[in-house]
Amino acid sequence: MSPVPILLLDQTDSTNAEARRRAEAGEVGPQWIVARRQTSGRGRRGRAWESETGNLAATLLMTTQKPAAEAAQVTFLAALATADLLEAFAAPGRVAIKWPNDVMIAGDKAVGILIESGTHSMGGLWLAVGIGVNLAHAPTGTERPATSLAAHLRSDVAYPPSVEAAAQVLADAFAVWQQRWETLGFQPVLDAWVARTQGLDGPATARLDHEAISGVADGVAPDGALRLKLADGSMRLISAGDVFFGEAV
Ligand SMILES: O=C(O)CCCC[C@@H]1SC[C@@H]2NC(=O)N[C@@H]21
Repeated sequence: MSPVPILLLDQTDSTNAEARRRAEAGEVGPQWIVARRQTSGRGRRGRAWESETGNLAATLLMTTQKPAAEAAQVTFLAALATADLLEAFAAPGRVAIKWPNDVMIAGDKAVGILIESGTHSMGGLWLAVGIGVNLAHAPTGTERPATSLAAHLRSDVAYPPSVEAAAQVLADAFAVWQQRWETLGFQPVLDAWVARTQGLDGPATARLDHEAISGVADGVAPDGALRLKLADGSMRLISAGDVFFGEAV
């Protein structure tokens, strides 16, 4: 596979919005869109995503012929690739994934992933795989504690990587996971993701659109949905929403 080009913008509203505009104008990618600054970065569930200068805001625009449910598996590739990026610079043992696609350092959120998609005019789906990494700064005043890579560097690393360097490491890592996914299918990707994910076997609360349900996490289904065992013994499969592990909220 030839390397996916990386477009570095000084500023945009949101790299995901930029990817969407390009897809709707007929671009098929693959293309990484990276911005040094986002003026309207967006997060999941309609939240804003703050990306200070020095942090990475990147979106991979790609198209696929896979059905939507399968295409959504890119979220696992994104989490794994971002964990690889952080592990290349962070003190050992601190990086972990939190279902479904947050990447944490020492238990605090350091990465946000937002996948957007639509029908492409040329057929298939376009996907905007948006990844924000707190390389240099962590936002304050967030609902849950956030951290940055800069606060957890390996002892032999003085500074977090530049936006350019981090984007390249991320793009390379994503390409490796994507290649495995395309050639071997989802199971090896899911296995690797489970091995690096915390909280899949303890108390958890899922906050969905209209309800919050608490139970005990019991691993994931073959499609990556979280299995949540409720007090009455029934099992709920959670495929989207905020999940808080280790506590009832
Ligand atoms: O809420 C989350 O955790 C997801 C945050 C995703 C932020 C990234 S930054 C790059 C891309 N562009 C955006 O506007 N959002 C995503």
